[in-house]
Amino acid sequence: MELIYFPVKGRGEAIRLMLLENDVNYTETSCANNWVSDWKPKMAFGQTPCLKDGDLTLFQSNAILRYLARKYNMYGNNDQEACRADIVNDSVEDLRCEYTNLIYRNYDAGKEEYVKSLPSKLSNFEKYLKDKSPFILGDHICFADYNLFDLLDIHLVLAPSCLDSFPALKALHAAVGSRQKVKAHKESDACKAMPINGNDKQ
Ligand SMILES: N[C@@H](CCC(=O)N[C@@H](CS(=O)(=O)O)C(=O)NCC(=O)O)C(=O)O
Repeated sequence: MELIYFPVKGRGEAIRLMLLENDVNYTETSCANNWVSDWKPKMAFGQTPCLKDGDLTLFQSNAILRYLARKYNMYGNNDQEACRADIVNDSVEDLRCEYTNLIYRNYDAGKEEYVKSLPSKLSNFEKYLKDKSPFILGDHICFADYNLFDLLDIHLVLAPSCLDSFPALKALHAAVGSRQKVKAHKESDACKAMPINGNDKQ
């Protein structure tokens, strides 16, 4: 497989974690050089990440996550579990969009207000997840866990105490983060050197 993305964690990190966890032999290509002239026109919707798997070319980060989930049996054991995973993943997307807007459009003026409003947003996840642990589906991991893990991880950089009042979220973050391949990746020099976002904000 080939992941084409910018050299940032961003919307690529959850995809990288799923590829690593499933021992997928993949290469990563940076589209940072000549993005507008060389790469953007090749992207169906003018944006990246893009994942190539043989003859299949995928766009949209959440479509890529769901493709990998179906391919590697990480979409729950039944329709009810798949629906729960979808609900959480779409909620992750909502907060990720708010985060991305802060980072790229309103960081200096908006950070204080964003951090102040964060508990009310995280409490929704906490309430929805607290009856199953440590993962979204209980004792087995699914694609949405990696996306939620990454979302929590980047918010811990922005607001280090943001999970202090949310034991279920703290447990999920620890459960995903302590998995051998995830831990090795997060501790790698390459991961540590990779910025979260494409500007100097985090
Ligand atoms: N809905 C898309 C959004 C993708 C997106 O916003 N990509 C950004 C890069 S990043 O924000 O994910 O890091 C991009 O291609 N930006 C370049 C451009 O829009 O020209 C997805 O989920 O993949």
